[in-house]
Amino acid sequence: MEYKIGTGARCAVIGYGSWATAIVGLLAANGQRVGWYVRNPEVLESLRTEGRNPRYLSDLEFDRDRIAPSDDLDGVVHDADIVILATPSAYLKDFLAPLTVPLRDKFIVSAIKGIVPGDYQTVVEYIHDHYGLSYKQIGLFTGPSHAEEVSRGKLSYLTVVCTDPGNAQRIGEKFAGGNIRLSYSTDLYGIEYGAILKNIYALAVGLAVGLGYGDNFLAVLIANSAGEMTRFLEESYPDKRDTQVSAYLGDLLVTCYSVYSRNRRLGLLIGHGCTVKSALNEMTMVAEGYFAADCIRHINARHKVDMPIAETVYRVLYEGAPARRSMQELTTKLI
Ligand SMILES: NC(=O)C1=CN([C@@H]2O[C@H](COP(=O)(O)OP(=O)(O)OC[C@H]3O[C@@H](n4cnc5c(N)ncnc54)[C@H](OP(=O)(O)O)[C@@H]3O)[C@@H](O)[C@H]2O)C=CC1
Ligand SMILES: O=C(CO)COP(=O)(O)O
Repeated sequence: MEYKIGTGARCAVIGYGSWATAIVGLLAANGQRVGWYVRNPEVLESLRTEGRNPRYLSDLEFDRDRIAPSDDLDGVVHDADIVILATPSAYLKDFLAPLTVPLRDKFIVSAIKGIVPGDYQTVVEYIHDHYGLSYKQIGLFTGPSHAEEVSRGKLSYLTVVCTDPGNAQRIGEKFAGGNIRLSYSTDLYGIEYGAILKNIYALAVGLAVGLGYGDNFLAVLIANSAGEMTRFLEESYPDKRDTQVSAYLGDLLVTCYSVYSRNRRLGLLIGHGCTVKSALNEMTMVAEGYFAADCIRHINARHKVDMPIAETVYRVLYEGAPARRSMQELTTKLI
């Protein structure tokens, strides 16, 4: 089914973590009134009375006339044309469980960088299969984009991905302005999987830093990660794509070196000697790479791509392989 987003399309955001909050900030700054599904009563109350999310990016103050926070998922979705999903992938099904309003006349944008656990599907694949939506009415909002920087107005280049470039432009217009620059792509498969894989590689980098490896080795690890990502995309879904651009390589780089990266931090804690369980307990935000390491291994059983870095992360996280020895073994497989 063809789907054309209209000029006056209304947006709604599902989720109230840091990325959802930053996204609402961008949309609201562009003068739009944004529907916002917030199921946490404390967050909802604070948004309504003070215009702030007390749990995530609490410095960001919203113009209350431009946000419509609500715990009525059906109402929020009903009133929107573009529904932006911004929950961690692990909780997406849980967030969408109360939905009874059909999605067939909506355009869904995933801002999520993860796989739906249990289903072993990306968010795009999951929405397509479970809600019967055409790939023509599903898009991505992605790129190197730590919420902390986006919300503080730091220059950021983001990418909108849709099979129809006209729809991508319409979505992009909602975010453009200020310090946001936009790129466009039609590579739904490659950009979504690339964003999932980079979380696993950032975890590997965190591990290496925690174990005491230096910048020379980190450069090798990241270069090999970029190669592994490209290999996975080319072998699992060949297409004409340039994985050197920001939505693939840029996102890998920022997640590997940024102090804001949750995936890098999880790896760092384990590299410093925490058990996986205690490192996960220590995290105050979600590291998607933890779930992705298991899901990608499952998916790659089909494709059989050589992925030594993702495999190392999997063994450390899920099989109790010692981090130091695993990283040492990995060093013999890199070029
Ligand atoms: N943060 C960023 O810079 C960016 C994030 N993304 C992607 O956006 C998605 C959302 O991430 P982000 O906003 O950062 O996540 P956060 O860690 O900031 O927020 C987590 C959200 O998930 C909820 N949550 C946490 N644990 C549970 C649980 N056990 N059950 C149900 N809900 C839970 C939290 O609710 P509560 O507070 O009530 O626990 C909160 O709403 C991810 O896919 C991420 O990769 C993409 C680009 C940038
Ligand atoms: O996707 C991100 C930056 O582009 C966020 O990465 P982390 O989840 O590791 O913080």
